[in-house]
Order: sequence, then C-alpha cells, then structure tokens
Amino acid sequence: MEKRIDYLVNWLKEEVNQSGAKGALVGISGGIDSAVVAYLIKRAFPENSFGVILPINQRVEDQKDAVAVAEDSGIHYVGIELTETFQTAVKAMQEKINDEWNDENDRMVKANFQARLRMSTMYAVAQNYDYLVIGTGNQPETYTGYFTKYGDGGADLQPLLNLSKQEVREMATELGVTDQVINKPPSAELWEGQTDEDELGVSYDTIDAYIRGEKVDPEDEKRIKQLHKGSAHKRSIAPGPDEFKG
Ligand SMILES: Nc1ncnc2c1ncn2[C@@H]1O[C@H](COP(=O)(O)OP(=O)(O)OC[C@H]2O[C@@H]([n+]3cccc(C(=O)O)c3)[C@H](O)[C@@H]2O)[C@@H](O)[C@H]1O
Ligand SMILES: Nc1ncnc2c1ncn2[C@@H]1O[C@H](COP(=O)(O)OP(=O)(O)OP(=O)(O)O)[C@@H](O)[C@H]1O
Ligand SMILES: [Mg+2]
Repeated sequence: MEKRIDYLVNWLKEEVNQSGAKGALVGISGGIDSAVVAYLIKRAFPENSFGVILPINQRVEDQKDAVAVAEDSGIHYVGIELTETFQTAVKAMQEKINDEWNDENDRMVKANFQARLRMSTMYAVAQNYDYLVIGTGNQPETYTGYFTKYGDGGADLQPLLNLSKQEVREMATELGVTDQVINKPPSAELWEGQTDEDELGVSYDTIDAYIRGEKVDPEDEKRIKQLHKGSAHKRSIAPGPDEFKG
C-alpha cells in the first residue's frame, strides 16, 4: 500500500506541475474519501496544499471530524460556512418559482445544489491560489454514478478513481486517518440520516466485488447494472449534435 501511496503522490505532483498550477485543494467533509485525499495532497505539496471545510446544515460531530482530519493531516485549511448562502439562494428560487416548486423533487434539488455550491466555492478558492481542485470520487461511486454531476463530480484531478472502497479504507489506515473517520458509515450528508448504502440499495463491498468480476447476488447485480447504465451521462462530457451539413 505504501508503494501505491507513493504512486498517487507522484502522479498528483506530475499532473499539477504539468498544468502549471502551484498546488492542490480539497473539500474536507469529515468522511474517509476526502481524508485520504487531504493526506495525499499534503504529501505531494507540503507547502501548497489546502483544505476547505464547507458546512451546509452539517452536523457538529461531522464538522469536528473534518477539523480533526485537517489538523491531523497537517494541511493548511479554512472553514467557510455556506448554510446561509445556501438558504438565501433556495429562498430566492422558491419565491420566484412559487407554486411550481416541485415538492417531489425538493430533497434531491437541494441535495445536488449543496454539492454544486461547494464545487463553485472550491474552484473560487483554488483559483485564488492558482491551485487545482482535487476530487474524491472512488471506483464504486464513479461506476454507479453516486455523485452530483458537476457537483462533487466536478474536479480537475481524481486520484481515487481506481480505488475500491476497501482499498480506500486500507490506504486511510496506512496514511494514519483515525478509526473514528474510517469506521463512520459513508454518507453524502445531504439530508438528515442519509447513508450511501441505504440510498444505493447495495453495499460498497458488493459493488467492489462486482467490479472485480466476482459473482454477487442477482438482485444486487441488477441494481448495480441499472445504476451504471443510468449514470453514463455523468462520466462523459455533454454531447452536441453532429455538424449541420444542410
Ligand atoms: N440521460 C441523460 N443525459 C444527459 N443528462 C442527463 C440524463 N439524465 C439526467 N441528466 C441530467 O443529470 C441530472 C441528474 O444528475 P445529478 O444532478 O448528478 O443528480 P442525481 O443523479 O439525481 O442525484 C445525485 C446522487 O448522487 C448522490 N450524491 C451526491 C453528492 C455527493 C454524494 C456523496 O457521496 O458525497 C452523493 C446523491 O445523494 C444522489 O443519489 C439531471 O437533473 C439532468 O440535468
Ligand atoms: N462539509 C463539507 N465540506 C467540504 N467538502 C465537502 C463537505 N461535504 C462534502 N464535501 C466534498 O464532497 C466530497 C464527496 O463526499 P463523499 O461523502 O462522497 O466523501 P467523504 O465524505 O469524503 O467520504 P464518505 O464517502 O465515506 O462519506 C467529499 O469527499 C468532499 O470533498
Ligand atoms: Mg461523506
């Protein structure tokens, strides 16, 4: 695992240097994926790595975890409270759209808006320092499309893209991430009580096994295939029409 860490650290250095940027930035949530990325970018850019903690109605416990990750990794970090900004923007939309506000879509609209508000903030802060935005998407999340298009999916580099969730856990242990963060149920924290595996309807270990080519329960396989197919549009750039030849 130490070799794989070195490989990712070197890859980050090469990519950032090639881009002409001066360093790297990550959003730190208090979850394991962003913890691993925080430790990796600190190793790659000891003096030029930056963590942003961006609470939007975030539980105090998770905010504390995020601060602990930032402190423990030794990364330079700031907290930028976005709850009020989020609420103000939602209120403005709701007032205008008014009786056409779709209550059925309400939860997901707000969830994805949170992720995109964070992404916009990360790009603004990163550009201020001439840093790149480093994403935290891992292999099972990417395969199933479990991310917000242009939200947490919007980043310049994705170092964890080929890592299973189990490998993320192993890497976290090797890097010195605390058990508190490693053992927390993965959550997007986009609404109260949300957990990834409840929403996905299948566990990360099962998705990992499926991607490795192992046999999984037929119902789980069906679900994974459905998620993968339905999210293909998130893994490619937006299509345009063929050239007009009229
Ligand atoms: N076929 C198609 N071709 C092109 N575009 C298509 C499309 N179908 C939908 N779209 C577009 O994509 C949008 C839907 O995609 P998207 O906006 O991503 O939204 P959606 O996939 O509906 O939801 C995002 C999922 O990711 C989860 N998430 C989000 C953020 C962070 C995390 C985490 O783990 O931390 C998890 C979240 O809980 C939710 O389950 C539609 O509103 C539409 O604009
Ligand atoms: N409160 C937050 N502050 C800063 N960044 C955040 C916050 N919430 C989410 N993010 C960003 O969105 C990413 C996607 O969240 P996701 O839940 O998939 O990862 P995680 O929280 O790091 O790990 P886990 O999947 O185990 O919960 C995070 O890794 C982080 O970069
Ligand atoms: Mg999380």
